[in-house]
Amino acid sequence: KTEKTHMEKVPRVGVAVFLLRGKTVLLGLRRNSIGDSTYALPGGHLEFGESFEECGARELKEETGLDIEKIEFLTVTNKVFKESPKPAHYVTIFLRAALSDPLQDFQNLEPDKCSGLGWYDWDNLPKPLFWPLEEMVQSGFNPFPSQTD
Ligand SMILES: CC(C)CCOP(=O)(O)OP(=O)(O)O
Ligand SMILES: [Mg+2]
Ligand SMILES: [Mg+2]
Ligand SMILES: [Mg+2]
Repeated sequence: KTEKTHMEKVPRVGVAVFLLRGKTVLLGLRRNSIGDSTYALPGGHLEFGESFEECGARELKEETGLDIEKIEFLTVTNKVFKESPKPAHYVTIFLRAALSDPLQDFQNLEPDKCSGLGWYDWDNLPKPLFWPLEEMVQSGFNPFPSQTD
C-alpha cells in the first residue's frame, strides 16, 4: 500500500504590525516569499500558544531588532494569495505599536527575506505595496491613533 502524503492546504494566521514613528510607518521590501519585491509591514506567522501581541513583538524583534510597546489590535483580513508558487490562504491580524525607545533604529536581521527596511511617510508610501496593504490604503484605512484615542 503506497502512503499518499497530502500537502493539505489549510488557512494560516499572519500577524502584521503598523510600527508608527511620527507620521511614518516601518516597511520592508519582501524577498523570496509571498509578495516578493513588494513593500510590506513587518510581521509573520502566529506560532502555537502565542497571543497576537506576543507574536507581533517577537516577529519585530526577530526581523528588525526593535522593541515595541503600546500594541493594539486594529483589524483583520481573510485573503487567498494566488500569486505564490502554490496558493496560500491567510487570516492576517493587523496591530499597531510604538517604539519602546524612540531613538532605537532598525537592523535588517533577515536579509534573505527582506531586501531592506525603511521608515515611510504614510502620505507618500513606496510602490509597489504588498497587495493586502495596497487594498487597505486604497480603502482609506488610517492606522494612526486619532487625537481622541
Ligand atoms: C504572508 C503573510 C500574510 C503572513 C506570513 O508572513 P511572513 O511571510 O513574513 O512570515 P514569517 O515572518 O513568519 O516568515
Ligand atoms: Mg518573521
Ligand atoms: Mg515567523
Ligand atoms: Mg515576516
